[in-house]
Formats: sequence, structure tokens, C-alpha cells
Amino acid sequence: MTTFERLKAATPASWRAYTDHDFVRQMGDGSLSQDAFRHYLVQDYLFLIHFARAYALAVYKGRNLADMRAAAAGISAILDVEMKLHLKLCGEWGLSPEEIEAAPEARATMAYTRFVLDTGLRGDLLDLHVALSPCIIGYAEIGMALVNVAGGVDEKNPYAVWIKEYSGTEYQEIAEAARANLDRLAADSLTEARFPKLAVIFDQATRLEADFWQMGLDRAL
Ligand SMILES: Cc1ncc(CO)c(N)n1
Repeated sequence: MTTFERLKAATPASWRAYTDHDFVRQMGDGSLSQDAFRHYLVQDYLFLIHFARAYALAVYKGRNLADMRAAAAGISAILDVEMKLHLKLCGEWGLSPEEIEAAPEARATMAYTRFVLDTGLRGDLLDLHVALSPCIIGYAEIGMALVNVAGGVDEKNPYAVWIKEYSGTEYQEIAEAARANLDRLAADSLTEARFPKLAVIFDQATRLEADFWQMGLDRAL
């Protein structure tokens, strides 16, 4: 079993609440409120900025070139791939970069991103990558699940572009690299005594992901 599969198996209820959240289901069947989706898109932009900072922290925490290169690839995946797609998607939904940058940060965005950064500051590289993993790998699983449920992407679904982004080869490869990186780090520094502590970090991050969806549904700040 991969380290990621072990962590998921240790926190099944939180994982289900995140990946089966109403926001996800409603994107899948196209019934999600478009204002809720716009609210989510703006907050996700702010999220991704802090997420890139967390990868920069992973470069700093690196013990060797392999660690640093893996983290630098993560920064580039966010800044060059995901952010580009994200801004394109925002444009299609009528949101300008100026409007997004001027938006106030929701509490759920602050809680999640600062939790990840704090976990990395306090802990080592494995703690940090465990805190990051529900985001990267979770979205890849959600993207694939939404494609599989419908037996393909329904082009009439207003959320088809989002679903295609996260189920697409480019993003799936980023998630696969994150799974392998977690196993590489675990081979060096994961002991059985430490596993429950990592499962707590994983569970906290997963619950904050579910809160992020809920913030979108409620259009909360
Ligand atoms: C909240 C959140 N989690 C994960 C991802 C995937 O990177 C994202 N874009 N936003």
C-alpha cells in the first residue's frame, strides 16, 4: 500500500466528507449554484498563492537536491500550470485578476492555508508533504470520480472545464508525482511510532478541505 493509501485508510470518514461533499456532487450533476462556484473560484485563487508559498517552504526544508527539485517542481506546477488554468477559468466566469486580488480572504481559506504553512514550519518535510497531500491528490481523485460517475464529461455541464482540468493527464501526473514523493520521504523517515501523528495531520488537512467546499456553498467570508 502506498503511504497516501495508508493515510486515507486511517481517516475514512473525513476523506468521504471531503471527496463526497455536496459541492462536489453538485458540480458533478451540474446543479451547483453559479454564485457559489464564483465565490469558490476567487477563494481558490487566494488559496493557490499560499499553496505556492508552502512549496517554497518545502524547498527551504529540503535535505538534498532530490527534495529541493521535487518541491521546485511543485511550485512550477502551481504557478505555471494550475494558476494559468485557474485564471483562464476565472475569465470565462467573468472574474478579472484585479477583482480577484482585491477580494477579502475567507476564514476557511486562512485556516487551511495557514495550517499547512504552520505544519511545515513546525515539522519536517514529511509533515509538510502529508499536510499538502489531501489538496493535490484529493483533487485528482475527485476529478477522476466525477468523470467516471458520468461515464465521461458532459459538455453541457457548466463545470465541465473544471472537471476536465483535474481529471486531465497533466494534473493526474502532478498527483502521481506527489504520491511517489510521499513514498520516497516515508522510506527515509516514517516509523510505525510516527504514523499516528502523520494521520492526525492528514485528517486535519482533509477536514479543512471539506470546510473549503462548505465555504463555497455558503459563500462565507
Ligand atoms: C482548496 C483546494 N484544494 C486543492 C486544490 C488542488 O490544488 C485546489 N486548487 N484548491
